[in-house]
Amino acid sequence: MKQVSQLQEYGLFDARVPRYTSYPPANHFAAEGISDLAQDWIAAIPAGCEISLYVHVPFCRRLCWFCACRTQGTQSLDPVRIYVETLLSELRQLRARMPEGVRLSRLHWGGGTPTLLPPDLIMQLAGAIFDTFPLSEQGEFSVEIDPTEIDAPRMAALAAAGMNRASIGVQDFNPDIQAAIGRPQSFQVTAQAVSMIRDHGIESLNADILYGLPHQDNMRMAETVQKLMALSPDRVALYGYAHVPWMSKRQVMIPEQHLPDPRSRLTLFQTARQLFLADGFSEIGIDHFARPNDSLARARNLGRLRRNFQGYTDDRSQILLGLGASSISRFPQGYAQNAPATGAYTALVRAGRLPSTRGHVFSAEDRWRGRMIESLMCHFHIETAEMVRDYGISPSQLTHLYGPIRAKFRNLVRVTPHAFHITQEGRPLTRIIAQQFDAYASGPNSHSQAV
Ligand SMILES: C=Cc1c2[nH]c(c1C)Cc1[nH]c(c(CCC(=O)O)c1C)Cc1[nH]c(c(C)c1CCC(=O)O)Cc1[nH]c(c(C)c1C=C)C2
Ligand SMILES: C[C@H]1O[C@@H](n2cnc3c(N)ncnc32)[C@H](O)[C@@H]1O
Ligand code: MET
Ligand code: SF4
Repeated sequence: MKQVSQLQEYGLFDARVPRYTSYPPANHFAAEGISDLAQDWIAAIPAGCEISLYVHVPFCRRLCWFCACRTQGTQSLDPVRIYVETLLSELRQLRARMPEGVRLSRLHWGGGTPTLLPPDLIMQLAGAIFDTFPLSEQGEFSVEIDPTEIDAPRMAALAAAGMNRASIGVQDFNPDIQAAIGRPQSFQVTAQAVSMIRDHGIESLNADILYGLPHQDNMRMAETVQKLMALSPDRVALYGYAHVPWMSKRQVMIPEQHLPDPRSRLTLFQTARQLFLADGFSEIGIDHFARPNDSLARARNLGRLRRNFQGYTDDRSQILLGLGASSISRFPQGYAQNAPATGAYTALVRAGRLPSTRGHVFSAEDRWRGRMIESLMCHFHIETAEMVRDYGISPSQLTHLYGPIRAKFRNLVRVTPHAFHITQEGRPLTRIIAQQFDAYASGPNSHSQAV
């Protein structure tokens, strides 16, 4: 209880803070000249290098009420076919602007629901991507799979196309909670999807679950975690439900009076966390768990964990290209985000233009602040030697920067000559402590709750 009141004192239960999947966060992107800049950045990609590619599929047959992802409902495949044509066209235009010999270290299909694509579109899209950018030898091709939106032919097509990692959306197994969030999905349907994935020899399976949903209590949380562990995922993402109805209109369907309060959210997270740790999972960053031999756990142990728009990754590419509506690309020079609305995105691609409409050019300060925030989100510390070596920051500048933060957060952080640490007790405050390093954070904002 002492810990809870201390966390309250630091604003854990009322803070709204970014999730820091980028720095600056995407709401600070601006439109100024981004299309020309992105063009230069694409042309400057070194020949023969390895990059990552994210492909966004912004369609779902059902729209779950809790969901804050950029997606639209459709009952017909017509818009999906048109969209895939547009993706292929964007891909050709990218290729024409890029140097030779670029390969993919990672290909990720997300959404929305990529498994909405019928087998012929899966093969066509994957074929075109790999013809353009071959997957490197150790390359990973991962797909977000909705267990209610997959069948044997689509799974076979994904496997034949080269998918070697899968991620399933579970959210929660309790039928009352599923009813309250507009996402019915029986345990049997999820289990069937998992066996299909395993039958195809997919070596790595991730599952997403949420804490902070309406009607959730510790008992139900524990049941969901136990059911999930029975399916033996290699990784689990345990996200805090972000209730942002001003951003995601369908969330007005969520019964707010049944949402757990912030203190309950903390115990829900801790309940799930204890069970994962007891089962032998390693804790990865603020909201992931992985089997100790999983590559994410190994990357964490080697200090090589990174944070990008998909959350945590062990990918070491310097360049992440985002294909499709609303996708964000990261270049060594800055970020570029495609037009968020499918219509606007399609119109730009058809006009032969790069569809980026917003972005951000890194300043020298953005780079070191961004690295500090990433390091805190991944490893809960900032290494002095790295900041001196890679960013030319002097130890006395660091002392100056850390001083007020240490004074404010006392025992929740620790400063030594070698590093700035967030202590174990301070971990629930990681996003809030990271925000101390964010030069763009000021005034009221529209981010989700910190816990
Ligand atoms: C794949 C699903 C999700 C992605 N982001 C979210 C989900 C569920 C949730 C989310 N992302 C943002 C917020 C708002 C506030 C916050 O918690 O910080 C929420 C609830 C931030 C965000 N993500 C994107 C934008 C443009 C913003 C707003 C600016 C910001 O706060 O950083 C873009 C974006 N996020 C996701 C995708 C797929 C995507 C665009 C391609 C993932
Ligand atoms: C891609 C993953 O994003 C998560 N997701 C979708 N909507 C939200 C939200 N409002 N808050 C937190 N996580 C969310 C789901 O767990 C999904 O599986
Ligand atoms: N749409 C899929 C699902 O809900 C993938 C996760 S949500 C983007 O299961
Ligand atoms: S959770 Fe997945 S299936 Fe549900 S609306 Fe969001 S993207 Fe679509």
